[in-house]
Order: sequence, then C-alpha cells, then structure tokens
Amino acid sequence: MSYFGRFGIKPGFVWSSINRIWWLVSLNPKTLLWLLPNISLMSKHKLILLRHGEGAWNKENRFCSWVDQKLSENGVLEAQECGRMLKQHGYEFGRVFTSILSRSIQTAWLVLEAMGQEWVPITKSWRLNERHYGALIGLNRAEMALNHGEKQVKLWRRSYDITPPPINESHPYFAEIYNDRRYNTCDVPKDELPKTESLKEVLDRLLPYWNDVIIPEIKCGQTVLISAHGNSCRALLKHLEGISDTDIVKVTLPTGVPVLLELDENLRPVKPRELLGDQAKIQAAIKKVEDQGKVVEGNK
Ligand SMILES: O=C(OP(=O)(O)O)[C@H](O)COP(=O)(O)O
Repeated sequence: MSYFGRFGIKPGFVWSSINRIWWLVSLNPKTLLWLLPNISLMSKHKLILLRHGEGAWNKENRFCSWVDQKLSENGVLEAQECGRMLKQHGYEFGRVFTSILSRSIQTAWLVLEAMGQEWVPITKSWRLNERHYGALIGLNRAEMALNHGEKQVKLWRRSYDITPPPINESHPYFAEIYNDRRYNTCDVPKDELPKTESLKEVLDRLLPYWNDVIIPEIKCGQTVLISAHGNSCRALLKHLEGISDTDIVKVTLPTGVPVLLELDENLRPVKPRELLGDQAKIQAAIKKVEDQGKVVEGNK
C-alpha cells in the first residue's frame, strides 16, 4: 500500500490536489506564502504513545503480558530520559492514560516527574493493558523459537489475528493474575476478561476506550500521553494510521521511546509517526526487540 493509501487517501486525489496547487502557484507565486503556514495548521493535535521503560521480564526475554512487573534499573533510566526529552521539546500534557499494569504507571510517573508535571491527571484502564499472551505468559521467547521455530514465534508475536493458546488454571501465573484485586475494578466482570488475545482482539477491547474516553480529551484540546505497552500501542497505531493486517507485522516498538503522532481535526495522521530520540539508537533498540524471538546462537 502507498504511503497515502495508509491514511485512506486515494492516489487520484493526491495527483489532482498536486496539479491544482501547481496551477494556483503558477497563476500567482504568492499563493505559496499562504499555503505554507496553512499546511502546518493541518496538524491540530499532538499525541504521544509510549511503550513503558524496560521491565524485569523484557530483560529476561520472557512474555510478560498480564503479569505485573516493575521497571528494571535500565527501564527507570529510560523513562526518566524520555521525560527529559519531552520537556526539552516543550510538551505540556493535559491528560495521561495508562494501563493498570505497574510498568506503564511507573513509567508515566517518572516521565511526569522528569518534566515537572506531576500534577497532571492520570487515568488507568485495563483496556490499555498489554496483549494477553495466554499460555505463552512467562515463557522465554528464544527457547520457544528453539522448540517451535522462529516463524511460529513471529506469528504469535506480530501477526494481526493469530491467537495463542489460552491460559488455564494449571498455568503457573493464572492465580496471580486473576486473584489480583485490580481486576475487580474493570468495566467487565472478571470471568469475562480475556484468557488470550490476538492483536485484533486487543484493538476490539481498546477501541471503545479510545473513542469514548481518550478522544473527547484530545478534542477538548488536551495534549495526551498514552503510557502503555508494545502491543496495545501497536493496535492503536494500526487503527490511527490505517496499517493493513499484513503490514502491522513489520511494526515493532522499543521500550521508553516516545512516538509522536500529529493528527488533524478528525484525528487522522497528517504525517508519518515520529519516534523521538537518537535514530541510530532507536533502530538498534527495535532490532533488539525483533531478535528476542530468534534462537540464541549457542543453542542452535
Ligand atoms: O509484556 C509484553 O510487552 P510490554 O513489555 O510492552 O508490556 C510482551 O511480553 C511483549 O512481547 P512481544 O514483544 O513478544 O510482543
């Protein structure tokens, strides 16, 4: 799909618009002076999506998902650095949204603290939780790749509509997750909470929250930070950027790197997403996350 196609813009429309603009400018070059500032006005809202800083199980290469883990020492530094960078860029958040998992909440606290914006309201919902990885929770990705093949692990991790086997009561983390009282506070009964999810199912449970709770804040003019997880952020990116079911496989987010989306008044992106920070470091971090699903050399 073309770049414009991702945003639902047909190629014919793009060419006819370019021709029309060219025609206007050739009639009167001063049109350019009017056009340039107005193009930048198309961006009405700035939204920051953030995968939390590194958690203890990111480091151990285990599927963490709904297991509640705190940030590692490195994750704390990543979140603080992210806050300092957002402050330098002049961001002033009006609302922050997190999941109900500690690593996303702790990241939001550290970011706001580094920005001197601790007072900004934080709203939490299970609907921003990481994808429920079902029976895969707690397992090591590299060992899974050795036992099931790298291709299968990539399908489980990155495909749109493949659902891993569900978690059941014999799973070592079942009780820890479902006896946790945070799940009594959800807007669905505990026994209706997921036992596994594809990315599609993450989007299905996230969208009502995005539409009913987050969008109204953005439309009121608030600059919003969503501090969430690799896959809940991927699901939202897929929705906002109109990424196809096949292309979403190629999207991987590193920890602690803010993703800037500039949206028009209808909350459609006006330019490609921007991962803020040192681009070489960001590419290396993305590769590191992708490589988590590969067999470790010595074990082949
Ligand atoms: O807990 C997880 O994501 P998170 O660290 O963003 O919360 C998942 O285990 C991420 O795994 P993945 O990168 O294999 O999708």
